[in-house]
Amino acid sequence: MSSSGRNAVRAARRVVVKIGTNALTNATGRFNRAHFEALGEDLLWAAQGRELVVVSSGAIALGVERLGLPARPKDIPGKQACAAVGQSRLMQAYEEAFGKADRRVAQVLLTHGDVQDRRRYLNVKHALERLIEAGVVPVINENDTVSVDELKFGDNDTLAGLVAGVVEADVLVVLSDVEGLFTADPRKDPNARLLSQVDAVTPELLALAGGSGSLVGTGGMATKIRAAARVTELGVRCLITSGAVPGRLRSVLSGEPVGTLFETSGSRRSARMAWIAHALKPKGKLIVDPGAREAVVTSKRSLLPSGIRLVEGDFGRGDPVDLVDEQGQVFARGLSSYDDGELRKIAGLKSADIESVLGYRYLDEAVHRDDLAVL
Ligand SMILES: Nc1ncnc2c1ncn2[C@@H]1O[C@H](COP(=O)(O)OP(=O)(O)O)[C@@H](O)[C@H]1O
Ligand SMILES: N[C@@H](CCC(=O)OP(=O)(O)O)C(=O)O
Repeated sequence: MSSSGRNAVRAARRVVVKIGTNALTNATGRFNRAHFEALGEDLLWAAQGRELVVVSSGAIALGVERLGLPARPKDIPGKQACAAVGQSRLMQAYEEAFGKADRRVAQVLLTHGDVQDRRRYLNVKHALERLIEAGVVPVINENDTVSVDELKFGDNDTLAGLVAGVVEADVLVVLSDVEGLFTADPRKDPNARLLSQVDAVTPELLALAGGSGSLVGTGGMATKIRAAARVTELGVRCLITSGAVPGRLRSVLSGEPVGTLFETSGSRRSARMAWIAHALKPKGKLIVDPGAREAVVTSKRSLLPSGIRLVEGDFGRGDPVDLVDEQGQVFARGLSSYDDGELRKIAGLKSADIESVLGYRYLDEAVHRDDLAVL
């Protein structure tokens, strides 16, 4: 195992720590105060000499407890109500933990809509940068009370991955209730083995990951691995480890070989390409022929209307669309140069024919290379 990655983690200046519901609650889903105190000490330690951003789950679980409900509600308004009640308790806990060393925290609640539009994405970035500059620890969560369905990130692993990209962190630490990524779900398989380092996220690796083994967690290991895959592409190392063991965060940030380290990948995406690939939710699909797939994936070319077989969805110019091959596999995401109605008319045609069919022409490309991220 290479130690360079661990050394880089030890040297990290800007760190995003994601704290899952499982790391904050006990087996019955109640807030574990004694445990949180230990975690708070670890976070304070981590914030010394580093720029720290926290992405914290727990609002719904704390709301369930505060409202005295027997279980986590399954309906959306029930979850929204719990999140509203629990979020203020959650912040109170962080205020107290960081207040011990007179450190300031700031509540930042995001919805997916806040990063869908490039201008709003940059607004989020600028606000976070200013907070960090001022020595404040942003404590970020999804705005569960107002975000439903298509507005949702859905789980905080995805949100934390996005935040790590937005603030250009050196490391993303994901604190859960397991020591890291195992060869199988350790709750179910006693022979499961911890993987200390992952150099590339392959489909086989994703297959190791099950959903959440608990009643309170949301994404399980799969969303954590996907988040790791996304951030490592951006040059951000990712570590998954247990938040249930006091001192784990310190060990990780001291470069000790605990948890699972996801190493950065060789090729890096630009911030804009990462935004296209990961921050956007597609509004439509362009099903393309094998030649067009080859041109986009292998030759790194634009998608021309001639390669489009079928257009699905309702989207405008500049909206995100998925590029899908004839087997149904999504292989790229980009911003469409035309709306769906226009693309339906020019699909399969040569660029030279666009003007005679539409009566005008914006670009020769349906999705320009500069607006296209291969996944
Ligand atoms: N291959 C695996 N390695 C480790 N944990 C796994 C794996 N597959 C599934 N899991 C489950 O993922 C859970 C952690 O995810 P989750 O419950 O969403 O927690 P969190 O609240 O920290 O996000 C673990 O408790 C474990 O049961
Ligand atoms: N935003 C939600 C948590 C969503 C989530 O992903 O939870 P988890 O899998 O515990 O990190 C909350 O605060 O309850």
